[in-house]
Amino acid sequence: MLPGARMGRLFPMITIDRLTKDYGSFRALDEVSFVCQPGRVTGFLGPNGAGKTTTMRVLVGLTPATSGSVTIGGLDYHQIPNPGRHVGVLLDASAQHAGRTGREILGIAAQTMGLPAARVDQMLEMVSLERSEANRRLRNYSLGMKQRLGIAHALLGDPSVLILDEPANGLDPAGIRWMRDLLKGYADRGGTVLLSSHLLNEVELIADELVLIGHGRIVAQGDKQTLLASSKGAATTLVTALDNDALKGALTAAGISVTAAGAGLRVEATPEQTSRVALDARLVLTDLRSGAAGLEDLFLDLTSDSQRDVLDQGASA
Ligand SMILES: Nc1ncnc2c1ncn2[C@@H]1O[C@H](COP(=O)(O)OP(=O)(O)OP(=O)(O)O)[C@@H](O)[C@H]1O
Repeated sequence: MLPGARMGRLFPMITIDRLTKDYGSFRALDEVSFVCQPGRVTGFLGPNGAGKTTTMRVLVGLTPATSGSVTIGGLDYHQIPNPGRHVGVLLDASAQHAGRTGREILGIAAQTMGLPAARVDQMLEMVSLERSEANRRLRNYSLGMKQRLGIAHALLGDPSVLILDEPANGLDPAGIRWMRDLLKGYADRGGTVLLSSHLLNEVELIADELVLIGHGRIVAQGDKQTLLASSKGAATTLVTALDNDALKGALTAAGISVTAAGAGLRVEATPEQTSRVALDARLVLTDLRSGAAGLEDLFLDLTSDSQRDVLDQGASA
């Protein structure tokens, strides 16, 4: 069943339009615009202090915007009736009452949302919190357990939109894989997911869409495949041949730049172009792969100016 289908009212789309947030004279967000579509996981990436949490806090009405608009299904968060039934939020997994047990925290939320108590057990099972763990007080939870509880809390009301700030934080590798499968399944059923993370490789695996923010400004956004394909290094190839010198000669003769790289060569051409030159020269390749920059390179590339700004500010402070 579609996430949120029982409520069936809110169209699960997040729209952020020229969002600006000033803290005094400091501009934390500068005309930030992007949308999150149903059926897609949107990864929100940026270095520390870039503005991810601030954007999410404005989105769920915890921080007022200075200007611009932020809507979910065309509504301000505060206009959404019984919002937990439409929008699942995990901003700070430690923000719950430390003296309550996990089960109590979910139980109170279920009551507030008008949900049957059985939903609590369902959610605890879904996030693999065992009975003894659910009956422990939050102050005795590990960070990973808090994140699992936070995800259970976000999903409790069967919402059609999920807004998660660093949900993988504190999860072990198995936990990260579990979360990835969970969110992918949720989006595949038509849900909308906005998640922020510093774990670039994780986001590369899970997200369909990417929004990169640096120093309060969006520096790139779009479909993950398109962004990666257009990133620096997309048309380079790492290749190794039985006879690297001969391959280097053939590539150079074809007007393609080549440099030594490890046991092989880095070639300024696509893998297809490279292998065609090798084929024409009747050379045997032992390794051929795209030298396309991963998301990490793209991220560092796109945010280097904003990171330098931050460092410069720190140095002159
Ligand atoms: N209440 C506040 N008062 C003043 N400045 C703030 C406040 N909240 C956030 N900021 C500043 O706004 C900027 C954006 O912070 P934000 O927490 O949104 O970044 P972030 O991308 O979530 O970073 P991180 O990944 O480190 O949490 C930072 O420079 C931060 O210091």
